[in-house]
Amino acid sequence: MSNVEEDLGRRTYSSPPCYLGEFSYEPLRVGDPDTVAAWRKAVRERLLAERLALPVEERSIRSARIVRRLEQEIGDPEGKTVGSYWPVRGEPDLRSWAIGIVERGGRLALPVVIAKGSPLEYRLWMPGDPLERGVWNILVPAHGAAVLPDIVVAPLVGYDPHKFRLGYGGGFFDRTLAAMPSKPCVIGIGYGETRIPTIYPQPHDIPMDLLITE
Ligand SMILES: Nc1nc2c(c(=O)[nH]1)N(C=O)[C@@H](CNc1ccc(C(=O)N[C@@H](CCC(=O)O)C(=O)O)cc1)CN2
Ligand SMILES: Nc1ncnc2c1ncn2[C@@H]1O[C@H](COP(=O)(O)OP(=O)(O)OP(=O)(O)O)[C@@H](O)[C@H]1O
Repeated sequence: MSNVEEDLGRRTYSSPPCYLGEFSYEPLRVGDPDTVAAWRKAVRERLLAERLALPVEERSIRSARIVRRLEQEIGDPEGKTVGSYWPVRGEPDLRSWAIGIVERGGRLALPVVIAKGSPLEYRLWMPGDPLERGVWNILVPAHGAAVLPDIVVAPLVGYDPHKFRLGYGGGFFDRTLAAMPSKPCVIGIGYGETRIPTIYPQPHDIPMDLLITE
């Protein structure tokens, strides 16, 4: 609890010397986008360092658990277009599951950064199709057709109890969802301990429909 929160808490039990305690101070604290951006940058760095400190075997055990939960949630992928991701920086590795979607009659798409400040493009991809290195050396389909996924599986750096997602700070997922003509089902994927009390949601932040951790 911060000093401000403690102060306000105490004032509800004794006669307040002024009515400050009756103001909602939360919007004041989070209203400044620069303050929120600086706070997010620091939290991202901490969460990413903790994630990379997890042993590789531990990450793969957790990825397998996440895959089991995804199977339960998504079920039969036939006829569905699923946007997944090529893992980087210790993200849960869902590649075998994603390839299974194609084998079971669904379509798999991967995100491509077209330009900073622009929405992502989801391109169809099947095993064997050429991949090339995009932003941050992430592998992306070299040629696949651009599609609108029915389900977007989005890796996260952190999340809060209201299903808001903290990513790498490019604003790509929020921009992509905002630009889509119809909103897909968005499933956030991450490790349990990256939960934080709030990301201090801003007007552009779009909550996820479902959150899956190990
Ligand atoms: N595996 C995977 N692929 C993915 C994503 C992802 O989260 N995971 N993305 C999900 O969006 C997109 C890539 N996201 C990116 C987000 C930020 C930056 C970036 O350059 N960040 C700046 C900091 C930005 C800032 O703080 O202003 C940097 O690191 O210097 C690059 C790619 C598409 N592909
Ligand atoms: N729909 C949008 N339109 C314009 N700017 C946006 C939009 N969504 C996000 N942004 C901007 O992008 C920047 C980064 O946003 P944010 O901190 O939410 O990124 P993130 O969700 O962590 O990143 P990513 O989705 O790339 O992993 C912010 O400056 C924000 O204003």
